[in-house]
Amino acid sequence: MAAAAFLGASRAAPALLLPSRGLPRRLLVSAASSSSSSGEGAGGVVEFQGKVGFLGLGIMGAPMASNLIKAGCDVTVWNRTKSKCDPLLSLGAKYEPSPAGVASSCDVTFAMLADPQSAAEVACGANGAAEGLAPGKGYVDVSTVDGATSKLIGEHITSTGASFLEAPVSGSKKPAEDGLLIFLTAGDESLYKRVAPLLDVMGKSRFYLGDVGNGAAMKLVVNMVMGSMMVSFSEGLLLSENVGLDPNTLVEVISQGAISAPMFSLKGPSMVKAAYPTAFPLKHQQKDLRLALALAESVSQPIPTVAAANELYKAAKSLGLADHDFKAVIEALKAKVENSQK
Ligand SMILES: NC(=O)C1=CN([C@@H]2O[C@H](COP(=O)(O)OP(=O)(O)OC[C@H]3O[C@@H](n4cnc5c(N)ncnc54)[C@H](OP(=O)(O)O)[C@@H]3O)[C@@H](O)[C@H]2O)C=CC1
Ligand SMILES: O=CC(=O)O
Repeated sequence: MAAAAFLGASRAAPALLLPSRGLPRRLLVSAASSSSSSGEGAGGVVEFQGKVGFLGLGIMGAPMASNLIKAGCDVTVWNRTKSKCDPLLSLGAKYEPSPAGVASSCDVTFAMLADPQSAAEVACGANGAAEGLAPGKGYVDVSTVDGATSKLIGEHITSTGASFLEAPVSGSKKPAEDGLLIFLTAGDESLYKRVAPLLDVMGKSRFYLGDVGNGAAMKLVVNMVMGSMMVSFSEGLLLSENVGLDPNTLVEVISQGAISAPMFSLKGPSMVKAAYPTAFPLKHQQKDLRLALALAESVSQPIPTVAAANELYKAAKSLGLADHDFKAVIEALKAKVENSQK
């Protein structure tokens, strides 16, 4: 495109313009909510003008980039392991052999990398995105990293004259596939407004949280709650079984009460069967707990439940479960139970 497809319609009928959640969407998005922190969208139609780059095509990056292509965007991709670009190229994406190449050929570049180290390397390292950036361009880092790393990346990016937005996401593989992510953004507000149509293709809501670091902090707080919930749930499943109850019944009981959560209903049945196909890799959940512990330390707040949960994820990693879904943390608990019974 230079511009993504615009399914024109008048401002008089905004309801018709809202994206259909869970269905492939063309790029037609409301702009009026772009400076709001509510995450709700409504208002007039805007069109994204420009080429979009995407760096990092793992579990999350691939479906996010794919949704942009399906929405009509002109997308250029790069991934460290080149073969992961192939499905995107089949959908119509272009390829550049380095992050710098992507950034220089695109107006806005998204990055979805594993951790702080890879996010910094891809943005600021040799042949990194910063080498291809210039005034007028934008860089949006959607990886989950700590605030200090995000600030470092942001400073490097803005020193080129380009603008920077951090925008980690809440939501896993399926929400990424369905375009139902929640964006937790912070940084350059005009870049936020500019990329809002793209965020609305990939997500169901977006929050603008102010200065760089706030999006990262919000994401880490959310994920530390999630990681601890998963450990508590694992303990419950195992205890129910050990006292002679059917853990499937526990999943059903929980689903009907005040502590019902989609995560328990979605992941419980496979945990009972000890099946852990990966949506959110356990190594990334442990990384998030590690970063959340450092965040809490920075304001001298104890988070003892998270600290205990982190130890269990570390134990799971040492059992070889790093690349399994994070629900495999229950295996570390089983190992502890076995050891205590010896
Ligand atoms: N999966 C999930 O449910 C969610 C994940 N997240 C967060 O999103 C980010 C990505 O997650 P996800 O897609 O699951 O992770 P994956 O492990 O599937 O993908 C990681 C990506 O980072 C790349 N990468 C890793 N190390 C380097 C490096 N040194 N240099 C260049 N590229 C590198 C990988 O490249 P290669 O293919 O070559 O290995 C791959 O593209 C993480 O920060 C995670 O915490 C956020 C919300 C949900
Ligand atoms: O970061 C993981 C998620 O499910 O959100």
